[in-house]
Amino acid sequence: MDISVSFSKTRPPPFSPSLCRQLSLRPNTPQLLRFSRNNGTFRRKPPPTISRPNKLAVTAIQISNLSENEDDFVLEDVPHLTDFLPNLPSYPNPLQKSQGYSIVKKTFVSPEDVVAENVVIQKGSPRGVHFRRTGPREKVYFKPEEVRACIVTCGGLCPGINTVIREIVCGLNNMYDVEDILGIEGGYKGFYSKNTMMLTPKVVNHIHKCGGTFLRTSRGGHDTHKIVDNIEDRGINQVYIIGGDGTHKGAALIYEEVKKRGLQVSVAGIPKTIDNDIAVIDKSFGFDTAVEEAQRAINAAHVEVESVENGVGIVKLMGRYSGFIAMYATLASRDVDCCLIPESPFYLEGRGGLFEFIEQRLKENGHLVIVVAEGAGQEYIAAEVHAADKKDASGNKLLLDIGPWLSDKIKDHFTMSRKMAVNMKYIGYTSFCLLWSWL
Ligand SMILES: Nc1ncnc2c1ncn2[C@@H]1O[C@H](COP(=O)(O)OP(=O)(O)O)[C@@H](O)[C@H]1O
Ligand SMILES: O=P(O)(O)OC[C@H]1O[C@](O)(COP(=O)(O)O)[C@@H](O)[C@@H]1O
Repeated sequence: MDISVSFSKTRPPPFSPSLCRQLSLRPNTPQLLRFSRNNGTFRRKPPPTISRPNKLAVTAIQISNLSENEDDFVLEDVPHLTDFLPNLPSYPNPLQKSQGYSIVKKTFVSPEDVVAENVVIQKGSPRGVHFRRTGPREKVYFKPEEVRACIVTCGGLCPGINTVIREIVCGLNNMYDVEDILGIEGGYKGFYSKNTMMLTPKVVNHIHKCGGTFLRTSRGGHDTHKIVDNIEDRGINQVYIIGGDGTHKGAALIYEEVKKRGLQVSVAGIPKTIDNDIAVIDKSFGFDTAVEEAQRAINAAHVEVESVENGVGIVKLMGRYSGFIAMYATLASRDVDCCLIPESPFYLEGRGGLFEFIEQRLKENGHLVIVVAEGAGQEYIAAEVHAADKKDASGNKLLLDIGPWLSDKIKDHFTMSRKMAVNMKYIGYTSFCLLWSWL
């Protein structure tokens, strides 16, 4: 997805000086920057494409399979129960008679609906990758009274998880007449190490007002066989899994095992990332809250540095591999002079470097605010710190802390090399936004 960004006339572009140079942007002039969102964590590397003779492939195929037809239409599809249970009976969607759901033409998503990855294409160029559209179908493959659903939340937190849990429970119950819904506690390992809890609309009525996850979460502990044994033993036939890319790798393994055992069990993944770095979907839940909460940190830094001589404020925001929170917070704020993100390398010394930019802004304006996404500049710290390659319980690399490192570097450079006193103000990681519950 492309995001067009316009800068005001009065402020320099809030991106790193080196990024400006790469893009031939001149500070202090209105600019238009095209930023390509191309490293979504849920995007899979395309395997070799499979030719398909039909115009629009509608048969569900394996996850990560690609189908391509003669006019370069590529469908990257998700698997369906009928792939391995072809004779499954289907039933009219209960929504058809639901009072809370008005039945109008095109209420249901056609099985042939797809969403294009690229909005802009040229005449004669390949039509590119497409994904199956989600939404209610006219037919379903479960009778409501036979459904035993479960919900599990795994991996990192994100604002809005409780709202999603509540909507699944209320949607299943009020719209699909499902009454048997279990909560799995504490992530994947909860399947085999904890008791379940019954989830009803009443139980989840107020949870959207709280942050975190009502079902609790964990990292590590994904044991496919134990999880699927447990699903079988409990008679669960719909599994709703809320989590990030690690969680979805685990969900894909659960699906494979379910398929191997020939179970009539649907596995649905609900993508959770505070970073909004998933291609195709409009926005990931939690992102807006993170950007909004970041304003408080940026405002605080701005107030501090404006009140002193040569004030330099650094605000570190979330973003391991993507700078969307930092970039959107920067653009929303208008108080940020420079934004450092993992996608755009920067350097400190010399022409076009960060130090030169800071000095220029201090001369012009007497203070500046830098926003840095936590994944930016990792290569510099790693080169200096020689830290052990530490990982969390799920195997994710733990980041080195860019905030204090950058703060020290700036202070040392100006006080020692430039003999200039600077007033540093550092505001760290804004994980407090995770405590909030709105979307
Ligand atoms: N490659 C994988 N295969 C199976 N399970 C995985 C894999 N990667 C992560 N998981 C499991 O998914 C859960 C969440 O993963 P994690 O990376 O911590 O968070 P996130 O889903 O937010 O990326 C953990 O229980 C972890 O064991
Ligand atoms: O401190 P933790 O729990 O590892 O999480 C922090 C990091 O997780 C991320 O939010 C990504 O996780 P999600 O995509 O699962 O939300 C990073 O951008 C963030 O900085």
